[in-house]
Amino acid sequence: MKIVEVRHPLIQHKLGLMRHAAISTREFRALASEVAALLTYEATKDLETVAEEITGWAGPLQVHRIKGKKITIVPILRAGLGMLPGVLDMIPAAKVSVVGVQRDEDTLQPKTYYEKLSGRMDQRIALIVDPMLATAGTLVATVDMLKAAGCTRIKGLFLVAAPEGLARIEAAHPDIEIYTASIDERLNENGYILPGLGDAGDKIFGTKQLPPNE
Ligand SMILES: O=P(O)(O)OC[C@H]1O[C@H](OP(=O)(O)OP(=O)(O)O)[C@H](O)[C@@H]1O
Ligand SMILES: O=c1cc[nH]c(=O)[nH]1
Ligand SMILES: [Mg+2]
Repeated sequence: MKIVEVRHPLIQHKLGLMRHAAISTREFRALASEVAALLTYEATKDLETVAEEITGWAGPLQVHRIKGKKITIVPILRAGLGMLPGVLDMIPAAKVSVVGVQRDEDTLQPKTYYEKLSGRMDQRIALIVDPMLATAGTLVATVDMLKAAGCTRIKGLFLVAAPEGLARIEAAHPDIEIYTASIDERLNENGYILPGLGDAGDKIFGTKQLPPNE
């Protein structure tokens, strides 16, 4: 299975900023999008191009454009929405297939509650975006859904991935590709990634539950 930990200095720097406990919603959201753009750059490195003749300012010349399969971005609700702007900055013409999968906080089992895919999924490259790949229950459910719709070329972009989740997705769907800014150490007893980022959805949307009177 192709697993790429993208250790570019810009990505490492931005991810380091995201790990600060006291980061604001505004900063976290901006950085999630910026890292997503850089991961997109890496994940699309192998797209095929085709030559075409155009008329340039100084006469005819050959340029290259992306060939064949069109891209659909697949943000997993809700935290995946935090990466969507950065991916769209890189691929403004992409279609977007929104998927809702929620991890049960007690059982850690994924529950699918929404699915609105682009047309002709069999002809598209799917770029799944979600900040966290933890147990991989959410990712396995999403890939199952995309394959059921006919999609055969699937890549996943994550800010942070846990070794346990990578092993699980490799066992279930070895044909997909994973791009992540970091492969972290492990999961804790609650299924959170260590050192990780904490609850990425809460940080992107500012929904952290505070104790009374705080
Ligand atoms: O690999 P897993 O163990 O399945 O966990 C990862 C999932 O958990 C988080 O979402 P969550 O379900 O908390 O929803 P949210 O986006 O609304 O925060 C995260 O964004 C992933 O989707
Ligand atoms: O560490 C984790 C695991 C799942 N979801 C998160 O937001 N963070
Ligand atoms: Mg969450």
